[in-house]
Amino acid sequence: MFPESNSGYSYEDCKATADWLLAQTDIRPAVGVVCGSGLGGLADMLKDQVAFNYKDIPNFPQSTVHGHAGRLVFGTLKGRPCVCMQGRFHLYEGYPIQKITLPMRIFKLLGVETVILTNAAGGLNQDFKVGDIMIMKDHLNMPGFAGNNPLAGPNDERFGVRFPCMSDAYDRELQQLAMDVGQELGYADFLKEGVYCVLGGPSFETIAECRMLQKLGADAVGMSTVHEAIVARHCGIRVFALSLITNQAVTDYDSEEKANHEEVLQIGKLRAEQLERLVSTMVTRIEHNFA
Ligand SMILES: O=P(O)(O)O[C@@H]1C[C@H](O)[C@@H](CO)O1
Ligand code: HPA
Repeated sequence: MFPESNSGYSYEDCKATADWLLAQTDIRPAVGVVCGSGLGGLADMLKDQVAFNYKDIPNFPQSTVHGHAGRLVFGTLKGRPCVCMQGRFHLYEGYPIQKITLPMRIFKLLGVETVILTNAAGGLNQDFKVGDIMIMKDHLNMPGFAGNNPLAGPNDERFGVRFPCMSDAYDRELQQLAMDVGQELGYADFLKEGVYCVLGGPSFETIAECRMLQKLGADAVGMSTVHEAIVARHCGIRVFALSLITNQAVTDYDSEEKANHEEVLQIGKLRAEQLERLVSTMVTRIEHNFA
C-alpha cells in the first residue's frame, strides 16, 4: 500500500466537481470517452461542443503529456450525449493513483453509464502489426500486484463495494458489438482482441521485460487504462476498451527498433479516422435510457 497516496478525493469533492460541470452545460452524457495518446481527435467528433480546460475544473489534475490536450468536451455524437476526456492522467506524471482515476467517479456522478477507454500500446503478440486495433478482453495490472491499486485505502460504499469483481471488467456485449461494427466497416484485417498489461512507465520496456510479459499472456503493453477500468467498474459503469498498436515491443537483441513517443503519436494520426468511425458507430448502437 502507498498510504501517502490515499489523498484521493472524497465523495463530496467528486460531487462538487460533477455539480459544477452540470451547472455549466445542459448535456447529460450517458457515454464517456477517454482519448489515449495521439487519439484526441476522437473528441472532435462531438457536435454542439461545450469544452472545459482541465485547469478550470475544480479538483481536476492537469495533463502534462504531449498528445494529451487537457480538455473535457461535452457534446453529442449522432444525437447521443457524450463527454470526452481529451487527455488522460498517468501514474508516471507523479499523480497518486486515486487522482488519475478521479474522472471515472465524476463521470458516474454526471450520469455516465458506459465508458470507452482508448490507449496507445506496444504490441507483444507476434501476430499483431503496427496500426492494429486491439479490443481489450482482459488486463494484467502490474502496479496492482505491488499494492498500487486505485481502490486501496478507505472504501466509500456510495461508489461501490470493498471487493469488486474484475472477471467481468470488460463488457462482453460491447466487445462483440465492436467486432460486429468493425466487420461492417471493413476493418477485419486490423481488428484484433487481446490482453493489455499496464506498467507504471514512463520508461519503455526492456527486451527481457517484453519477453516476460509475452510469457505471462499479455498481447499488448501500455501505461494506462487499467486503473480507470477498475474505478469505473467499482462504481458500476460498463467498460469497453481498445488499444491502438503503435509499435511492436522489442523482443530481439538484434533488433534496431526503439520505442518512442513521437512514433506513438504519428500512428495515432494514421488510424484516427477509422478509430473515430468505430467509436462513433458503437455509440449510436449502445442501448441507454437517453432522455
Ligand atoms: O494514454 P496512453 O496509454 O494512450 O499513452 C501511452 C502510454 C504513454 O503515456 C505514452 C507512450 O508513448 O502513450
Ligand atoms: N510500451 C508502453 N506503453 C506504450 C508503448 C509501449 O511499447 N507504446 C505506446 N504506449
